This record gives sequence, structure tokens and C-alpha cells, in this order.
Amino acid sequence: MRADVDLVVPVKALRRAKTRLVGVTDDRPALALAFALDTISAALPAVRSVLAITDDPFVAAELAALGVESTPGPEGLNEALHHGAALLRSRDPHSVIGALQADLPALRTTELEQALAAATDRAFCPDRQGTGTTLLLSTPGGDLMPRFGEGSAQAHARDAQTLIGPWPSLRNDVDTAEDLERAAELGLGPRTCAALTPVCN
Ligand SMILES: Nc1nc2c(ncn2[C@@H]2O[C@H](COP(=O)(O)OP(=O)(O)OP(=O)(O)O)[C@@H](O)[C@H]2O)c(=O)[nH]1
Ligand SMILES: C=C(OP(=O)(O)O)C(=O)O
Repeated sequence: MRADVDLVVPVKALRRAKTRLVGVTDDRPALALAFALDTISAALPAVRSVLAITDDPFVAAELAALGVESTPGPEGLNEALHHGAALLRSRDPHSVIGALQADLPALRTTELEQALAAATDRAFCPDRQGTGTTLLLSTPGGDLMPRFGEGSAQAHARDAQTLIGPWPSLRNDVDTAEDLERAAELGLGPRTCAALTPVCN
């Protein structure tokens, strides 16, 4: 566990989430929620705190049941992350602030811990394809400076250490049906597995 790391996790309103998974399930909002809950449940033991940014009251209630704090934020991924990072920084001027994507349904706590342990500076973990970003960490006391979006791995690599190592579950964000197949090979979290029943079991 890294006691100096606080994570901000953006969670889009469920009715608008995971549009590239149309056809994979009859209930896309339920699958998006399951991704977020499995991701956050796996992340919780690895860090000091998790703050979710979501405008969705249903997501907020589900997170509260897990003991996870959430707050609404502005529209847009980087804007939401700026908002959450500012809140976390106001609470602790020295912490490492991390941004973790909420679509990592195979995430293993131990793999996140290994990646966090490998970070010695501002750092990011590229996604499986090497183009996107699944985790971004600030320097201690530093700004998060999120540059998520298309080509974010290249954008973050300009001034952040690249975290590559034995943590495939941290790299496997799920945007497409193929990503979901890869995540299933790694082992899906329990809520995602239940949301995909009977396919998963
Ligand atoms: N709070 C908040 N989170 C967002 C927003 N846009 C994206 N996210 C979150 O950012 C992460 C990465 O987003 P994407 O992989 O693009 O997910 P998505 O937008 O649901 O998927 P697509 O509809 O297929 O693009 C996920 O955790 C989303 O829930 C936003 O406007 N606000
Ligand atoms: C926004 C990003 O995620 P995705 O490509 O999964 O939409 C990103 O990787 O920067």
C-alpha cells in the first residue's frame, strides 16, 4: 500500500458510458457500473484514498455503499480530473495524486501496488495498445496535469516516467469487445462477471 497516494477516478454518467460496447450486452449502463465498482474495489487497498468524480447519483450511491467518496465534476474527462486533483491537493499539499481510469475490470490489487512501487517520479501506465493511459501519477506535491484523450500515452511520455512491467490487468482498459475478451482472459472482477452471466461463468 502506498500511503502517500490519493487517487481520483472519473466515472461518466452510466447512460452515456461505454458506447463502443453496444452489442456486447443488453444493459450497457449496468456493465459500465460493474467496471467502475470492480476497478475501485481492487484499487482501494493499494492507496490511501479514492475519490470518484461522477455526476451520476446512482453511481455515487453504489460507491457510498462501498465506503468510497464521490463528488460531481465538470463535463469532460480532463476537466473532471482537474477538479478532483484540486480537491485532493487542498487536503494535502505533499501527496502524490493519481488518476485511474474506471474501466479496468480485471484489475488486481497486487499489480497496481507493483506499478505504484515502481513509480519514482511523475509517471504513467500506458494501456495495452500503448496509445492510451490507464494511470497517471503526479510528483509529490505536484500538479496532476492530465492529458487524457487520443494519443495520451505520447502526451504523458513527454514529462513522465513510463510504467511498464508485470501488471497486465492495469493496462487492460476496456473500450471494445476485444478489450473485454482480453480482460476475461486475465480474470474479470466479480461484479463484471455477474453482469455478463451466463457468458462469464
Ligand atoms: N467524470 C467524468 N468521467 C469521464 C468523462 N468522460 C469519460 N470519463 C471516464 O473516463 C474514463 C475513460 O473514458 P472512456 O474510456 O472514453 O470511456 P467512455 O467514455 O465511457 O467510453 P466510450 O463511450 O466508448 O468513449 C472512464 O472511467 C470514464 O467513465 C466525463 O466527462 N466525466
Ligand atoms: C481517454 C483515454 O481513454 P480511452 O482511450 O480508453 O478512451 C486515454 O487513454 O487517454
